[in-house]
Amino acid sequence: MLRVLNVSKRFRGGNVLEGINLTLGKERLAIVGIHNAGKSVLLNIMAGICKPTQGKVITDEGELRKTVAYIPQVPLFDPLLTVKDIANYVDALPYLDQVELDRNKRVKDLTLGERKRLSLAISLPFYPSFLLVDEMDQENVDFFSRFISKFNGGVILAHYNTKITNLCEKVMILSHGRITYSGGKDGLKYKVIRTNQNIVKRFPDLYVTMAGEIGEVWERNDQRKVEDALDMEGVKYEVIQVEEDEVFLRFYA
Ligand SMILES: Nc1ncnc2c1ncn2[C@@H]1O[C@H](COP(=O)(O)OP(=O)(O)OP(=O)(O)O)[C@@H](O)[C@H]1O
Repeated sequence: MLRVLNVSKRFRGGNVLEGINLTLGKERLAIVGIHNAGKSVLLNIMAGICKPTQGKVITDEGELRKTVAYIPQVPLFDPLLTVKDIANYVDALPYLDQVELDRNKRVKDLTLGERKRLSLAISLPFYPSFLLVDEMDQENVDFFSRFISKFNGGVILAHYNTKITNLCEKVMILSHGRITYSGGKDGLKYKVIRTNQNIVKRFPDLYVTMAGEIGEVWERNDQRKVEDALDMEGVKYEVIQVEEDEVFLRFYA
């Protein structure tokens, strides 16, 4: 288990993380948040690279930096070294095929996705129990989805939108350094029920908009309060599925 206990982080500019609690077992967690939400700072703290101002990160598996493989948003290596040179420092040569890298390429000729895979390769000799990937770039989606399906540990994938949630069982949304959503993917699946009735006052606990005569209510897919109520009264309506990203941006970002 990797546990983040009441972690806050303050820089000169102010608080960037506020009272974060999370527990990661052998599961896959998507951390979603727009630009500057605090994803990188949180992953840095979880990897033991940066100290929290308050709270702590603990693991049953030993020292943080040895049990967590952290793939930064932009891994930095000496541009003139080759993949083989870098892998050699930590006896990672046997892992280069696994991360699908050409050992003779120089860092300066690697794409960002390849640099991330090199960063992964040099963590593998330490048999990490947790893998934290900061920003799932498009180039690596297929690679990481194959890799994590075989990885016997906990995984966090961070991204600025909800595209990565289909690779994970759990989702956490960060907004201005606070957790605004934590749970399964189903909690982000919504529909809009559209009708030509004035329904603003009918569903005070739900998100309702009126545009002229057209009323729209947002309701989670696994609930049917609105449809049941309208059915009872014989009110006509249509149901429109909402993209997960729209739900994220409207309610949690
Ligand atoms: N070393 C630092 N000193 C001061 N402020 C920092 C430092 N590192 C990060 N921040 C601030 O913390 C906030 C969160 O940054 P962070 O990089 O964690 O966001 P993010 O969610 O990863 O965003 P992005 O998707 O753009 O990478 C930002 O306002 C950033 O400017």
